[in-house]
Amino acid sequence: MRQPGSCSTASPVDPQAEQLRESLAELGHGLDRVLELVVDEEELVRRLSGRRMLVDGQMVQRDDDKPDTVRHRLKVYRDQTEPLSGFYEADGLLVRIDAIGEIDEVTGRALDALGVADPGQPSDG
Ligand SMILES: Nc1ncnc2c1ncn2[C@@H]1O[C@H](COP(=O)(O)OP(=O)(O)O)[C@@H](O)[C@H]1O
Repeated sequence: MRQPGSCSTASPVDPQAEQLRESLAELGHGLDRVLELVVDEEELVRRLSGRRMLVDGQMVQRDDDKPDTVRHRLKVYRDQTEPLSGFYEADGLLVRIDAIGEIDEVTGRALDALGVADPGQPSDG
Protein backbone atom coordinates (compact mmCIF):
# COMPACT_ATOMS: atom_id res chain seq x y z
CA MET A 1 0.00 0.00 0.00
CA ARG A 2 1.34 3.39 -0.92
CA GLN A 3 1.55 6.08 1.72
CA PRO A 4 1.73 9.66 0.41
CA GLY A 5 5.22 11.06 0.85
CA SER A 6 6.61 7.85 2.33
CA CYS A 7 8.45 6.72 -0.76
CA SER A 8 11.53 8.43 -2.14
CA THR A 9 10.55 7.40 -5.67
CA ALA A 10 7.15 9.18 -5.48
CA SER A 11 6.58 11.07 -8.69
CA PRO A 12 4.32 13.98 -9.71
CA VAL A 13 2.23 11.61 -11.82
CA ASP A 14 1.29 9.43 -8.84
CA PRO A 15 -1.80 11.49 -7.81
CA GLN A 16 -3.16 11.22 -11.36
CA ALA A 17 -2.58 7.48 -11.39
CA GLU A 18 -4.23 7.13 -7.97
CA GLN A 19 -7.18 9.15 -9.25
CA LEU A 20 -7.47 6.92 -12.31
CA ARG A 21 -7.45 3.83 -10.10
CA GLU A 22 -10.22 5.30 -7.92
CA SER A 23 -12.32 6.29 -10.94
CA LEU A 24 -11.97 2.78 -12.42
CA ALA A 25 -12.82 1.21 -9.06
CA GLU A 26 -16.00 3.32 -8.87
CA LEU A 27 -16.94 1.92 -12.27
CA GLY A 28 -16.27 -1.59 -10.98
CA HIS A 29 -13.05 -2.03 -12.95
CA GLY A 30 -9.46 -2.63 -11.99
CA LEU A 31 -6.27 -2.86 -13.98
CA ASP A 32 -5.02 -6.44 -14.48
CA ARG A 33 -1.74 -5.49 -16.12
CA VAL A 34 -0.01 -2.42 -17.52
CA LEU A 35 2.05 -3.04 -20.63
CA GLU A 36 5.09 -0.98 -21.54
CA LEU A 37 6.21 -1.51 -25.12
CA VAL A 38 9.95 -0.98 -25.20
CA VAL A 39 11.46 0.43 -28.40
CA ASP A 40 14.63 2.46 -28.70
CA GLU A 41 14.42 6.10 -29.74
CA GLU A 42 15.98 5.74 -33.20
CA GLU A 43 13.50 3.03 -34.16
CA LEU A 44 10.59 5.15 -32.90
CA VAL A 45 11.80 8.14 -34.91
CA ARG A 46 12.13 5.88 -37.96
CA ARG A 47 8.62 4.43 -37.52
CA LEU A 48 6.83 7.69 -36.83
CA SER A 49 8.63 9.82 -39.39
CA GLY A 50 7.87 7.11 -41.96
CA ARG A 51 4.15 7.23 -41.25
CA ARG A 52 1.87 8.75 -43.92
CA MET A 53 -1.85 9.42 -43.94
CA LEU A 54 -4.25 9.49 -46.84
CA VAL A 55 -5.87 12.93 -47.06
CA ASP A 56 -8.01 13.86 -50.10
CA GLY A 57 -6.32 11.20 -52.20
CA GLN A 58 -2.78 12.23 -51.19
CA MET A 59 -0.30 10.57 -48.84
CA VAL A 60 0.77 13.26 -46.35
CA GLN A 61 3.03 13.40 -43.33
CA ARG A 62 1.54 14.83 -40.15
CA ASP A 63 3.50 17.88 -38.99
CA ASP A 64 4.10 16.22 -35.63
CA ASP A 65 5.62 13.16 -37.34
CA LYS A 66 8.65 15.15 -38.56
CA PRO A 67 11.82 13.71 -36.95
CA ASP A 68 12.63 16.72 -34.74
CA THR A 69 9.04 16.89 -33.53
CA VAL A 70 9.01 13.16 -32.85
CA ARG A 71 12.16 13.59 -30.72
CA HIS A 72 10.45 16.39 -28.82
CA ARG A 73 7.34 14.23 -28.30
CA LEU A 74 9.57 11.46 -26.96
CA LYS A 75 11.22 13.86 -24.53
CA VAL A 76 7.80 14.96 -23.27
CA TYR A 77 6.87 11.29 -22.93
CA ARG A 78 10.04 10.56 -20.94
CA ASP A 79 9.52 13.57 -18.68
CA GLN A 80 5.79 13.35 -18.10
CA THR A 81 4.51 9.86 -18.85
CA GLU A 82 7.35 7.42 -18.30
CA PRO A 83 7.35 8.03 -14.51
CA LEU A 84 4.03 6.14 -14.52
CA SER A 85 6.03 2.96 -15.17
CA GLY A 86 7.50 3.25 -11.68
CA PHE A 87 4.05 3.66 -10.18
CA TYR A 88 2.74 0.49 -11.82
CA GLU A 89 5.99 -1.38 -11.23
CA ALA A 90 5.64 -0.72 -7.50
CA ASP A 91 2.14 -2.17 -7.72
CA GLY A 92 3.41 -5.27 -9.50
CA LEU A 93 1.19 -4.56 -12.52
CA LEU A 94 3.84 -3.51 -15.02
CA VAL A 95 4.99 -5.88 -17.74
CA ARG A 96 7.61 -4.60 -20.15
CA ILE A 97 7.64 -6.19 -23.56
CA ASP A 98 10.21 -5.97 -26.29
CA ALA A 99 8.38 -4.17 -29.12
CA ILE A 100 11.12 -4.58 -31.71
CA GLY A 101 10.09 -7.01 -34.41
CA GLU A 102 7.24 -7.58 -36.82
CA ILE A 103 3.84 -6.25 -35.78
CA ASP A 104 2.48 -9.83 -35.45
CA GLU A 105 5.36 -10.82 -33.16
CA VAL A 106 4.89 -7.78 -30.95
CA THR A 107 1.13 -8.43 -30.84
CA GLY A 108 1.85 -12.03 -29.77
CA ARG A 109 4.12 -10.83 -26.95
CA ALA A 110 1.49 -8.35 -25.77
CA LEU A 111 -1.24 -11.01 -25.77
CA ASP A 112 1.08 -13.42 -23.92
CA ALA A 113 1.76 -10.75 -21.30
CA LEU A 114 -1.99 -10.31 -20.89
CA GLY A 115 -2.56 -14.07 -20.74
CA VAL A 116 -4.86 -13.87 -23.76
CA ALA A 117 -4.84 -16.35 -26.65
CA ASP A 118 -3.82 -14.88 -30.01
CA PRO A 119 -6.88 -15.18 -32.30
CA GLY A 120 -4.50 -15.22 -35.30
CA GLN A 121 -2.68 -18.35 -34.08
CA PRO A 122 -4.04 -21.90 -33.88
CA SER A 123 -4.58 -22.97 -30.27
CA ASP A 124 -3.04 -26.23 -29.02
CA GLY A 125 -6.07 -27.57 -27.42
N1 LIG B 1 6.46 -3.65 -34.99
C1 LIG B 1 6.53 -2.66 -35.88
N2 LIG B 1 7.49 -2.66 -36.82
C2 LIG B 1 7.57 -1.65 -37.72
N3 LIG B 1 6.75 -0.58 -37.78
C3 LIG B 1 5.76 -0.53 -36.86
C4 LIG B 1 5.60 -1.54 -35.86
N4 LIG B 1 4.54 -1.19 -35.09
C5 LIG B 1 4.07 -0.03 -35.59
N5 LIG B 1 4.79 0.36 -36.66
C6 LIG B 1 4.60 1.58 -37.47
O1 LIG B 1 4.89 2.68 -36.64
C7 LIG B 1 3.98 3.75 -36.91
C8 LIG B 1 3.28 4.13 -35.63
O2 LIG B 1 2.57 3.02 -35.18
P1 LIG B 1 1.45 3.18 -34.10
O3 LIG B 1 2.03 3.85 -32.92
O4 LIG B 1 0.79 1.86 -33.93
O5 LIG B 1 0.51 4.25 -34.71
P2 LIG B 1 -0.73 4.23 -35.73
O6 LIG B 1 -1.19 2.83 -35.87
O7 LIG B 1 -1.66 5.11 -35.00
O8 LIG B 1 -0.18 4.85 -36.97
C9 LIG B 1 3.01 3.24 -37.98
O9 LIG B 1 3.48 3.72 -39.21
C10 LIG B 1 3.14 1.75 -37.89
O10 LIG B 1 2.92 1.13 -39.13
